[in-house]
Parts: sequence; C-alpha cells; structure tokens
Amino acid sequence: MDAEKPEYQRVLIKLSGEAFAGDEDYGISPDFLEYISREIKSLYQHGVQIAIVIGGGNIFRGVEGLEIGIDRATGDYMGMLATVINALALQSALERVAQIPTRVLSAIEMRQVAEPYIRRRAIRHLEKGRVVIFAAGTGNPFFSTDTASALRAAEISAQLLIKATKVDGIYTEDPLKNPKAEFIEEITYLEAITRDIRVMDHTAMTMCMENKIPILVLNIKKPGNLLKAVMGQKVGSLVK
Ligand SMILES: Nc1ncnc2c1ncn2[C@@H]1O[C@H](COP(=O)(O)OP(=O)(O)OP(=O)(O)O)[C@@H](O)[C@H]1O
Ligand SMILES: O=c1ccn([C@@H]2O[C@H](COP(=O)(O)O)[C@@H](O)[C@H]2O)c(=O)[nH]1
Repeated sequence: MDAEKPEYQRVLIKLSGEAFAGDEDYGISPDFLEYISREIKSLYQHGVQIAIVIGGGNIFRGVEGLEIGIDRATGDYMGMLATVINALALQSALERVAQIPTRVLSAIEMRQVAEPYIRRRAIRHLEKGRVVIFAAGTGNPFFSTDTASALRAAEISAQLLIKATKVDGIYTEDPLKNPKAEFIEEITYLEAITRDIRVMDHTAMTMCMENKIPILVLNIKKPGNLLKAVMGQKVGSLVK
C-alpha cells in the first residue's frame, strides 16, 4: 500500500452509463472496462473504500421507451435492468483485470445474479475491502441513478460523491451543447439548483445538500482523475 494518505477514506463513484460505451453510442466497450478497472485499482491500492453506482444510458433509459410505446414505469424498470448488465460487466472486469474482490448489490431482487441490497451488508463489504457495486438504481421507477448515488452515499456515510462523467466538470451551460460555456470550479448546492445546472439531477443535488455530501464532478476519460480526487488534489468542479 502507498504511504501517501488519501483525503477521503470512503467514496461513492457515480459512473455514467454512456461512458461504458467508450467511443460508440451504445453497448459496453471492453477497452473502457479495462481502463476503468485500472483507474479504480489505483484508489483501492491506497486503501480507499469504494462504492460504485452505475448508470444505464449506454443501454436503455426509461424516457426512450415512450418513443416506442413503452409506458414510463416499464421503461424505467428496463433502464434499471440495464444498470445490472453494466454492474456485472464491471464486476467481471474488476476481478479479472485488477484482481479486486467485488460484490454487486441489486435494489431489485434477483438472487441468482446479485446479492439483494442490504445497507449493513454493503457497509460490511466495504470494511472488508470489497468494492461494492450498487445495481438497479433505487429500485423505483421515476428516479435516476444520480438519485441512487446520492441515496446510497448517504446510507453508507460516504465522505464524497464523485460524479464521473464525460465533461471536465460543471459549466455555466452544458458544454457539449455550448462550447463557449464557462467552467465553474466551485459552486454551492443551492446555486447549482437555482442556476439549473443539469450535470446531476435536482433530486440528487437536494439529497446531497440535506446530507452534507460534497459532490465532485470530473472527467472519467482522463487517466488519474479519480486518484487525484481521493487524494484531495485539484480536479473537476466541487459542489458543497
Ligand atoms: N451545466 C453543466 N455542466 C456540465 N455538464 C452538464 C451541464 N448541463 C448538462 N451537462 C451534461 O450532463 C452530463 C452528465 O451526465 P451523464 O451523461 O454523465 O450522466 P447520466 O445521464 O446520469 O448517466 P447515463 O449516461 O448513464 O445516463 C454531461 O456529460 C454534460 O453533457
Ligand atoms: O432509481 C432508478 C434508477 C434508474 N432508473 C431508470 O434507469 C435508467 C438508467 O439510469 P440513468 O440514471 O439514466 O443512467 C433511467 O433512465 C431510468 O429509466 C429508474 O427508473 N430508477
């Protein structure tokens, strides 16, 4: 284990589903799986307790179902199942590439595939040095995996929620839509909500505010960013 001490001992990482697709628009990229496993290993080697919530945007989002006649709640369940697929892929990669013991805990019971989500069990896994992957979001339709990350971060008393995404941090507007948007290094929860910063949904932001969980938004595609975050080095944008 490295002598350098991390700033945070227990973190929750929200991994965007879209990032799982790598350079494609859909599916799971083997290169990304390998890359993210190595990135996570770098934190793990510093003794950081790591919980992960995975999105499903690379496979299915509930709102997409509406376009093909699938009602919202059913579409949302499909979206939650998509996060389970991503969780299993990540588990397999973490164990194969990084040799890290990993547990998938699902908010929707499917015993043959994953453990059911039980808060105290999740904490026990973390204490035992297992990376915990929370699958199936909150288990409820009409929510998002952003909200699931805020909820799980509060439940496990994570010291930091890292929103690992495709952009460098928070901007005045979505930088993928407006390249002239300006970078914001630090912002309060309330300001992020009132300025309608959409990098994380408002329900998630409010939950973090109420539970005083700082949110760090960073670019997951830049190697070393996750490690910088847990070491307390300057990276991304902070909401607190
Ligand atoms: N003000 C803003 N600053 C930064 N990013 C923003 C802003 N408004 C919108 N975004 C967009 O929010 C996105 C973050 O959401 P992301 O796609 O990572 O997560 P998600 O939608 O929760 O995950 P998934 O891909 O699984 O659906 C960024 O890629 C960015 O394009
Ligand atoms: O608690 C939850 C979490 C997710 N969903 C559905 O899953 C998809 C994928 O999640 P993303 O956050 O968009 O990556 C989401 O669009 C919802 O349809 C849910 O219903 N409840």
